[in-house]
Amino acid sequence: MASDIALEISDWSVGYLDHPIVRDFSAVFPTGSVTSLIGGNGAGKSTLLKSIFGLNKHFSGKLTFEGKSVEGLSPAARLKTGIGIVPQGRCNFPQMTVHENLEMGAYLLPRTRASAAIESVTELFPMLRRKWRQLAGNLSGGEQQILETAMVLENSPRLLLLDEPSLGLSPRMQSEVFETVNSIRGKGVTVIMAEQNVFGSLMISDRAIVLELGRKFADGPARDVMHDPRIKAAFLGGEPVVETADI
Ligand SMILES: Nc1ncnc2c1ncn2[C@@H]1O[C@H](COP(=O)(O)OP(=O)(O)OP(=O)(O)O)[C@@H](O)[C@H]1O
Repeated sequence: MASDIALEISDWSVGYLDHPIVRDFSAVFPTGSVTSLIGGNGAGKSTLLKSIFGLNKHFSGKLTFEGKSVEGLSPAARLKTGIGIVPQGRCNFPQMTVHENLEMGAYLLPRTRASAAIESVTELFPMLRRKWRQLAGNLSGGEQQILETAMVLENSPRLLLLDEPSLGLSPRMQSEVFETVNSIRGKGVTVIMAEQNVFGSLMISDRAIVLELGRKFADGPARDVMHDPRIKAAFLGGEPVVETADI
């Protein structure tokens, strides 16, 4: 039976080497919710997302996914358990074709499910089919971001962590990414995303959490945070265009 709570983070302190970056962070994420993580450069957004997937150093605190403690699991085990992350930046296998990358993304799946998973993400992102035999390293930054997202979605994560999914994309492709996130949430997937397009991200989020210097500064319904004068002044100087996608 699906749990009402996808993720619970309690008294979480994480960072690198001997240095916690995010400190004493606690939050509960209901199943199917979309949360925007907002904060200035270096606020700790990526560090927090990576820590949920086990990619950096855990100092203290508890992480519970669908009622089970996961802070001791490896990233691969977290992926198998239903957590997926699309990190910031370009693709991992630039010398392989789009098709080969998609096969890599489905590596942990049984053979029978792998081809269905590849089929399903190419339906979601038709661009991948068009660039099927192209080397991933020759795709544009935005296309590589879409490829990376597709590779994670192949594993049908129930919790999806997105680090700057629209970074480097044209306004039209940004809209496509946000529309995709919206449709993913419609399938009951819980999403937590850090985004530089704060307006676009808040528009499709239920909730926003603002980080400042590694600590939670504000947490509330996206609509309220969007109208908070402090947040507006700091992050919403200009409102990016959100248009209907058609690529
Ligand atoms: N691998 C690392 N080793 C040591 N320190 C790191 C590492 N990665 C990030 N940091 C530090 O952690 C702090 C938070 O960085 P983080 O990338 O989490 O911020 P952010 O909010 O995602 O910023 P941005 O919006 O600029 O990506 C920064 O001071 C950064 O220098």
